[in-house]
Amino acid sequence: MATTSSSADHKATIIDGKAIAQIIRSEIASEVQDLSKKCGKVPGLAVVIVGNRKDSQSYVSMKRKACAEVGIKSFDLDLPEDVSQDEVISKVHELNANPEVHGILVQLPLPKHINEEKVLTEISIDKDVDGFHPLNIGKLAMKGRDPLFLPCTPKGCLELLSRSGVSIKGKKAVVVGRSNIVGLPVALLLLKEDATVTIVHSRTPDPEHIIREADIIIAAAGQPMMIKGSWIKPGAAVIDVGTNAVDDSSRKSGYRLVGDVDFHEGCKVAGCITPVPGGVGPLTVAMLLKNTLDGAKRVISQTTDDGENSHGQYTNNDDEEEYFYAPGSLSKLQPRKVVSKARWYAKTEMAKVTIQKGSLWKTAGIARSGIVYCSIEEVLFLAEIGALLLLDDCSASSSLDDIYIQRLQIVKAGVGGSSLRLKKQLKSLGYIVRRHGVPWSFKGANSNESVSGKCALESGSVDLESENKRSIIEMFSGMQINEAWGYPPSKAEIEAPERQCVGVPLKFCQVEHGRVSLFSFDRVELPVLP
Ligand SMILES: Nc1nc2c(c(=O)[nH]1)N[C@@H](CN(C=O)c1ccc(C(=O)N[C@@H](CCC(=O)O)C(=O)O)cc1)CN2
Repeated sequence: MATTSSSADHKATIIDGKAIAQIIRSEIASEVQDLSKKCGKVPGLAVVIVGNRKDSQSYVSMKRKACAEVGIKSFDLDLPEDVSQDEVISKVHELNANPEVHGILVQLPLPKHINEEKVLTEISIDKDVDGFHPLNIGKLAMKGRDPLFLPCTPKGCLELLSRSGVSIKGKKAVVVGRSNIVGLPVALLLLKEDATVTIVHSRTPDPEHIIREADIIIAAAGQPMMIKGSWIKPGAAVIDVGTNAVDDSSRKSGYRLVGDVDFHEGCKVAGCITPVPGGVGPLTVAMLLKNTLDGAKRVISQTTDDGENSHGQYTNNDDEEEYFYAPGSLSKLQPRKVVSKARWYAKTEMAKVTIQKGSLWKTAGIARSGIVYCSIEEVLFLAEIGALLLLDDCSASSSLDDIYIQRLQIVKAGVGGSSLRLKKQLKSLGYIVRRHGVPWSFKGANSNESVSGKCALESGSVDLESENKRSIIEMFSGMQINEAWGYPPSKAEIEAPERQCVGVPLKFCQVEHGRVSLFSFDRVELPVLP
């Protein structure tokens, strides 16, 4: 996705926004197709334009074309330049009420006689795919709050950084410009990602000096080629949001587009840099499609989850809990009266519990910002005993086989190289992540008791390296703990300790992500995997 300039002077990696956006668009297209196949629903985006601004018309037509390409249904509303503010607002209300519309965007800028803030505030926050509603921006500005949607261009800037391997945490980021559409939200977003953020604007003295300190520069000032090569710290990541038309008599159109950064000079100094055109612009459109798809998925799952209210809050009913655990038949789903529900959350490779029933949640899962997440192992265990339903995008419950397949995919992905991603995700969930592949063992605790394995990750709340190691062994003193298997264990690997146990119920102890899961079996019946 990134090409390095071949000339000796041009060292920066050029971030190809067009190619990255195309990948994202094809990912979205296949998700839209899946959604339509599984749920018979198609995401819908209303694209509203007021007046005849040439640039706005061109952006709107790009958005409508992109919708068609990925299978999103676009609802086109072209209003005349002299339309009244009330009329625009009443159209927005109609779109808010239309269940086929999952996202509404009003192209900006609006004509002078229309108050932008008043119109944007009327868009339902559930459909605010531009992320400009004051509530969404407010949440973006607050610690520990997550907006329903992020503004498209800022989200695109971060997507470009992450897909180019640029980490943000702890970096010095300078945002040039403080607009509501880009400068301000991108600064907030970088702050959420733990950068140290400075905003440089038209009244900042000596901007050059501040910009030169930055590891990451987001240029969104709307000033053609304002940032010179000498303003850039060698190796910095430069994301140029500017799209400025400058006269160019050599072009048929009479103009060409340039960014806020002098690209030619920037290439000589920066570590990586986006071009204009072909950098951030295509990501703006791709993120709009992504927001629309996410909005549609959210609505579809909310309307099909029974028991879950429209805000995705949880119900808990301890009194009704009934155990239908039938020893000896663990591989079969055990019906229970009280079943919790969860959804797979690909971002963290964990299931997000949407309905908690019973007291099992006092010990199961991990809570982060009031939401309980379960590892695939816990999902599998709870699904096996009939205490949890894992729902897919259409709220259909996944079969045990599906969950096993999901687990295998995760295991494979971990081995195949996405472990770094997993590590990052676990870190974001609050785990303390240790070095990979460092085995730990309890040599000498008891000749019969040795635990070893590839415990690479450690939970913040369970310090497996200290006295807890010993106490786990002591707690299960009657238990024989064997070498950990690779995942998943084969039938033969389970049968060996099973034979050794001669009638004593077998305990399967799994150490993963620094969490110890203990499963007790009378008899092991491995399900036949497809
Ligand atoms: N309601 C909104 N209005 C506006 C937004 C927005 O996100 N929501 N952003 C900008 C304009 N914009 C999208 O609307 C936008 C700008 C640029 C591009 C883009 O792809 N640019 C291309 C060059 C295109 C050309 O040649 O003219 C590029 O940079 O490669 C897409 C969308 C203001 N209004």
